[in-house]
Amino acid sequence: MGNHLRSDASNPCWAIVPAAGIGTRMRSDLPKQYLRLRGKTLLEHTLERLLAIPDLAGVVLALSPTDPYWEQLPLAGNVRIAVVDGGSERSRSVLNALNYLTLQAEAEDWILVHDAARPCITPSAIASLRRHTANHPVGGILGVPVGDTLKRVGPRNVILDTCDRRGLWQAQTPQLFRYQLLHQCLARALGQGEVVTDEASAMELAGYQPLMVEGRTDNIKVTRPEDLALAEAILQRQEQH
Ligand SMILES: Nc1ccn([C@@H]2O[C@H](COP(=O)(O)OP(=O)(O)OP(=O)(O)O)[C@@H](O)[C@H]2O)c(=O)n1
Ligand SMILES: C[C@](O)(CO)[C@H](O)COP(=O)(O)O
Repeated sequence: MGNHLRSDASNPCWAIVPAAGIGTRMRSDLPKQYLRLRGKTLLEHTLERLLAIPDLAGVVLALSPTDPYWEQLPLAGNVRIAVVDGGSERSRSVLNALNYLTLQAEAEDWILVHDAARPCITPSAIASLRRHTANHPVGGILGVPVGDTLKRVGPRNVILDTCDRRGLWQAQTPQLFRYQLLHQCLARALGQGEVVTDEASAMELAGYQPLMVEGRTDNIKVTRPEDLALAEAILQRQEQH
């Protein structure tokens, strides 16, 4: 597996899918990426949408080294998907995938990192991110402006103050950056012991200013039990259009 991940296209796009989490907040017996909606696992929904990207060079999937579920899925036989070991944190799973691509990706190839837990991503949103970043010197991410009033909460759930939400956005994935720059910035941030919850923050720590591209609020990250019914409704509506 993995030796099919060659690409002859100029600056193609590789997808990295961090899928090595255990889904603590989901409180499920199964890691949430293997929960089924509309007859497929979240992971399958996500992978199918990424595999449909026209100039996709391949997918690098980061799984728990002890993941017993992946091999049971039909997609496990897909030669465009290479599997690497995930790490202790999402960022380390992504770094492992970037390390794997050292011999496959060119410096200027695009890397699109997308959470397995975001199965509702649409081709049009992916295309919008790619269109807006095509000539951007750094790259960018999908996100949405914060829609709720934000509170800072202290001990005993006492509200300390209200945050000025002007200019605040919720970051999503996909996050799209050039291979060499992302690899360097993420490796440096983790090497310096920084807490990195998304790829853009590693770029920011290095002094770069990624682009924020407005996406959709229905590109949800399935995190808690109540997210499942919402994701199912979104997927159903997408099937009908
Ligand atoms: N060590 C980790 C932790 C998370 N992820 C992946 O990163 C994505 C976003 O992370 P999150 O929603 O936090 O998933 P979990 O870490 O599984 O959830 P929790 O924090 O509730 O345990 C998920 O697709 C998850 O599988 C990963 O690849 N490696
Ligand atoms: C990458 C991400 O989806 C952007 O919002 C988010 O940071 C992942 O968060 P988590 O802490 O791994 O759930």
